[in-house]
Amino acid sequence: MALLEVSGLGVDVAGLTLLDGISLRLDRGGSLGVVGESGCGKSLTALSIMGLLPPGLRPRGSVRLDGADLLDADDHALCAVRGRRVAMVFQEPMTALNPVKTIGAQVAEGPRRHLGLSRRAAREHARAVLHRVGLDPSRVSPDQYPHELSGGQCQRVVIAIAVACGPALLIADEPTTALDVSTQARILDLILDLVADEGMALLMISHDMAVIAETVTDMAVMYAGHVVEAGTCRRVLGDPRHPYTRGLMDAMPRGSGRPGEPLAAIPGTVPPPGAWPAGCAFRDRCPRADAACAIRPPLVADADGHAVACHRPFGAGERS
Ligand SMILES: Nc1ncnc2c1ncn2[C@@H]1O[C@H](COP(=O)(O)OP(=O)(O)OP(=O)(O)O)[C@@H](O)[C@H]1O
Repeated sequence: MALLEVSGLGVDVAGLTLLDGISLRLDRGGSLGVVGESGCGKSLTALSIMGLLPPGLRPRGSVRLDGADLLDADDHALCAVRGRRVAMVFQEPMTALNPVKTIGAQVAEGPRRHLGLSRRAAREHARAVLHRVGLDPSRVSPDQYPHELSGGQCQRVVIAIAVACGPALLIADEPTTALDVSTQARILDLILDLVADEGMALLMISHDMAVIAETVTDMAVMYAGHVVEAGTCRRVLGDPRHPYTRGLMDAMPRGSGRPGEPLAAIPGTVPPPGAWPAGCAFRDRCPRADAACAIRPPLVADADGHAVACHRPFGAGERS
């Protein structure tokens, strides 16, 4: 049985569809990336899995963790899973942390609640976890407040809170977007280290293909609330079939580019929910679109599990 099995996940609000037909699978100790431009629905996918959708947003389909459907679960059952079996690292460390509680107290909360530790044992555990995420107690005290720490240190605290109870699944939603470039690589290394050491599964969400390529083995490309291509990173990045995936890859900065040379940006922007064109939602921006694209293409997988939703996909090895 998969650790996480998302099937036909959709999210609606006031008659508007924000996500539709999202299916993802992640095995114990495995890693999966979700990539796409801003507004494609990556965060809503993560929030649906965590049971943390904002009020008014209604999920449908199923999200199974260890076989149990989280979309059916009541608040009590969800609270028992969140933090204990699945935990999330958010984009903005400063807003994810409570400004009026010490960092030690914030890391100790989960172990008190989920592991039944005494106040003192939870404090000791928090100290050890903070050390583990690179906050040496001789330099950063558990008694400090978030505003006394740098952005990178705050993100380490957020990671400490997430891993404090040894979850089976760690969801990282753009964990480095708010950080400066030199800190970004160190935070990604820390996440990969923890995931390997603790045997956690990793769901990495990013708009950045390079982050996905460096951190996970499998990936799903999202566009306008749908998965448009999925498979192993080796297949998807080595032989991208969907014109959107190609566009994202062509837009990646390359070391070999000449200074001043413009990147090949995808023309236009992701249409907001309610303004998706009928048929393939990417067709207004797609260089290969034709009349067939007025009908929504299904996501079809080959024998290797490389799945593409496109009527005019690139052939194997075909150049853009
Ligand atoms: N509470 C809400 N009510 C209505 N629409 C929403 C709500 N939350 C998100 N959306 C819309 O759903 C779409 C997907 O949002 P989501 O935050 O999942 O995108 P994303 O791919 O994670 O982008 P980003 O990287 O910018 O966070 C967006 O168009 C967004 O405006």
